[in-house]
Amino acid sequence: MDRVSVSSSSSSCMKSRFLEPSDSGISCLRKFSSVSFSSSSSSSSPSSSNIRSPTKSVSCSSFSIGSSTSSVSMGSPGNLKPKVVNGTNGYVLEDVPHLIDYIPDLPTYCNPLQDNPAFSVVKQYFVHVDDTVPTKVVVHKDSPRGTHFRRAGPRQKVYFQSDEVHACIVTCGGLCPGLNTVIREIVYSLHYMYGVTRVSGIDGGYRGFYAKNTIALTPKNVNDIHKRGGTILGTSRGGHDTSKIVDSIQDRGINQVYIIGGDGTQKGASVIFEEVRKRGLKVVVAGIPKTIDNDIPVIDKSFGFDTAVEEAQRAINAAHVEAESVENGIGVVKLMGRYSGFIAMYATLASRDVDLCLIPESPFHLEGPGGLFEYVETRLREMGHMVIVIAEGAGQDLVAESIQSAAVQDASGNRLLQDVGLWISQKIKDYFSKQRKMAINLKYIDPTYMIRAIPSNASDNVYCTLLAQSCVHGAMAGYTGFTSGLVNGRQTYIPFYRIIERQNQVVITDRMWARLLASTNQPSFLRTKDVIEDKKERGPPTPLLEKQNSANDNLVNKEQINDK
Ligand SMILES: Nc1ncnc2c1ncn2[C@@H]1O[C@H](COP(=O)(O)OP(=O)(O)OP(=O)(O)O)[C@@H](O)[C@H]1O
Ligand SMILES: O=P(O)(O)OC[C@H]1O[C@](O)(CO)[C@@H](O)[C@@H]1O
Ligand SMILES: [Mg+2]
Repeated sequence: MDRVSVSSSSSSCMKSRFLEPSDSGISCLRKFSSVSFSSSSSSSSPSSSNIRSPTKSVSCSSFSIGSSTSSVSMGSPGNLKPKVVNGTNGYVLEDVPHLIDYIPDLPTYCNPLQDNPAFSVVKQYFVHVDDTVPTKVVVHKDSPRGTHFRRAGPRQKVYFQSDEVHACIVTCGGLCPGLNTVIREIVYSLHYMYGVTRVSGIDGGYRGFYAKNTIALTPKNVNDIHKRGGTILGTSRGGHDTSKIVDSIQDRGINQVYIIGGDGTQKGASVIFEEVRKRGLKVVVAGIPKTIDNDIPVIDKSFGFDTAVEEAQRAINAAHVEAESVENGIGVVKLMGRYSGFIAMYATLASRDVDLCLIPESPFHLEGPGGLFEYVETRLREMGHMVIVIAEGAGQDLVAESIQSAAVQDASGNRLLQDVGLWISQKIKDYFSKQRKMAINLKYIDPTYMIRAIPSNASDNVYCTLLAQSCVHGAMAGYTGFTSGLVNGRQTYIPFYRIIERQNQVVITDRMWARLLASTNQPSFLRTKDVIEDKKERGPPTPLLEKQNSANDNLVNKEQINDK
């Protein structure tokens, strides 16, 4: 082990059958050839009221890692760098921060779950400290092992006593099915697993921290909120004022902050974490990724996405019924997807009634050979009807060319879009009436808000529950600056910087989009020139492993997500 000092003392925490081989937090580190670890030589000694010393004697002894001149990657405030652990055969752990990275010698306590009848019977319920989850699952025999994230779940030792915790929950950004389920499950997990009774809801997104009163959340008052769409806490865009938010956290004595929201929200969470850390507060900042657009990278998918895709089927079905009931019927359905077309792509693949799916990532053209008009006409002649699904962010450049209007942003700085559904409907009508003198019957359905304002379906409910529980386990274990997320089917803790570094988008030269094209039989609209340029950018297709070997893990992750 490389310059990491560890002090530990024996723990009487666990009954022997729950003891894990190396749950002292030590042995795992010894295995790694180089360890970038957090320094605790912080100059900001924790002086705030959020930092408490143990108030009662505990049966398990505390252990601490750090206090060293390690090859530090995350250390004193202002020196925030990724915490990366390199192992053998190209193994990389992109670890998440921990409170002890900047507050040394924090006491630990036995996890109360060990006495919980539901869990004490489960063998190996506690997660082994060495457990990590690979981002690469398609490998060759000589592939490097690649990037891993810390496996989520309960730890033997926690860094908070039950009566010490004051948690808060905030929801930000647009609505998404499952928000209430996540809120409910955070409250339930804190209460029933960890005996935490003080949970406050922040009213109306980030600005609620400093502009509104909080709402006390109890198992009783959140009991059936999962049956409702929306968020009982309210949400908003804009209004992120880091220092006011952290002042409010400090003033209220909050020490666990659960932040549910999309890419913008996670960026906000990341700066809150940095500020908390700079101030040396014993405050965990944990994110749960929420986005109907599925535009958050690294994770398998975001909660509520399945529900939205399912709900979109109803609109597509209606469009299909309308279209096939008349001569030359065309049904146009606009779905959400500002920058990423995942909802449109999956709704199309699920439905099988869609003949043309248009997404922001795939440019298209209307006129001429290989254009949209030509395809629509062919389809009408062959089938007598057709269904078009269009993501709201698709073709915005074309709309902007024909409708001169200034680019407008919402309060969070997101581009406000023109109604591409209306625009394309009008374009198709004009083409057939003016240029082709052909009668068509077009119906435009806009269910955009309907697919996100509903309660989550069964599978999203399960997913929301696991995300919330994982997040609570991580916070109680002292991890911070992380987002809970599913990676290759496993719950993980992902450092904020990986979640916010880019947006997840459909890669139109990867398998999933090709599958869609094969299913709809629509033109790809890709001109040879675009393919050549894309190939130049991405390099030759064969050396998949070389790409994976390369330092450019972003590209690899992006490909794996799109290439399942
Ligand atoms: N770069 C940033 N730094 C700090 N706060 C941010 C940043 N970007 C966005 N936020 C804040 O995060 C909140 C939500 O952002 P946004 O409206 O973009 O939604 P989102 O979380 O991306 O969700 P979605 O796009 O799925 O609706 C807003 O209150 C906004 O002020
Ligand atoms: O109208 P609002 O609430 O700002 O949200 C619209 C946007 O939010 C999203 O649903 C993302 O949450 C986008 O698909 C959409 O463009
Ligand atoms: Mg967003």
